Amino acid sequence: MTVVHPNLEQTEAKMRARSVSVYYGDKKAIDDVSIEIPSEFVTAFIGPSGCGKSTFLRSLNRMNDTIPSARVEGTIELDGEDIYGSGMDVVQLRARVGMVFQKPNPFPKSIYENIAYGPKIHGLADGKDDLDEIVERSLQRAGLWNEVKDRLSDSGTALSGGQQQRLCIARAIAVDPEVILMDEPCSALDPIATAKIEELIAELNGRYAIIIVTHSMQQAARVSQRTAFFHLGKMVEYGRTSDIFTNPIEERTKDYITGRYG
Ligand SMILES: Nc1ncnc2c1ncn2[C@@H]1O[C@H](COP(=O)(O)OP(=O)(O)OP(=O)(O)O)[C@@H](O)[C@H]1O
Repeated sequence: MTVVHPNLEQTEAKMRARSVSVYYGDKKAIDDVSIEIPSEFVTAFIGPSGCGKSTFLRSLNRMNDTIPSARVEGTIELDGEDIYGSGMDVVQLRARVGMVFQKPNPFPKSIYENIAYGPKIHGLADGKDDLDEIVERSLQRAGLWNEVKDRLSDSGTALSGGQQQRLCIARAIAVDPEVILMDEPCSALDPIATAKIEELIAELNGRYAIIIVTHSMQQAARVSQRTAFFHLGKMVEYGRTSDIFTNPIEERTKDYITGRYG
């Protein structure tokens, strides 16, 4: 059972997981996790290595479908709709619930094409001018426009690591997502690039529901308003970030945030 902090105010849930377990073959990596993800906050998933944070994150946009041995039990809803239901179009789902990975992974295409690709395949642009506007707006929102506006035809892979990660965030934004999942988005970045991504998360907060997996408790404390602590496949404790870090209820959470393991 997850301990949910009693003073957590009710907010509108963008996503809702109920009794979710995830298996790789016979191995249970996530055990009976239930959580409501609010629409207007950043939620951080923290916990020691191997506790299942990434596995659970990937179940929220069916990224685990790409792993043959992976199996999800329980229900996960987006705006009340079962994302594992037969009516769910997975391509649409992954546009609505975008993802940013640990290692920036721009397409080996131009900066422009990296952003334009999604809106094109999803039919979101009404002609070239509209597409140009989406590209500019997405890069602006991702805080990258000024750095790349004169080199849109350069390859996305020629950018610095931090710029590539902002490009990947711009790419996720371009298809107008409702939720953005970030799996340790700063782990391959230096402190300055990390600070820029954290500033960007603060700017995007409120516009999208954001979930970030992070190994850094400082980062979770800086960027999130809600924190869930995972341990050995279970979600141990969930609450306001300030409460999780200053008034943890469970011993395992206390041990983790005081650095006793992890
Ligand atoms: N593709 C896979 N096939 C089999 N087992 C996997 C796979 N991916 C993850 N696991 C196992 O599932 C468990 C949870 O892994 P997961 O990567 O979700 O944890 P995590 O908390 O995100 O770890 P980290 O912080 O180190 O990234 C681990 O025991 C891991 O070995």
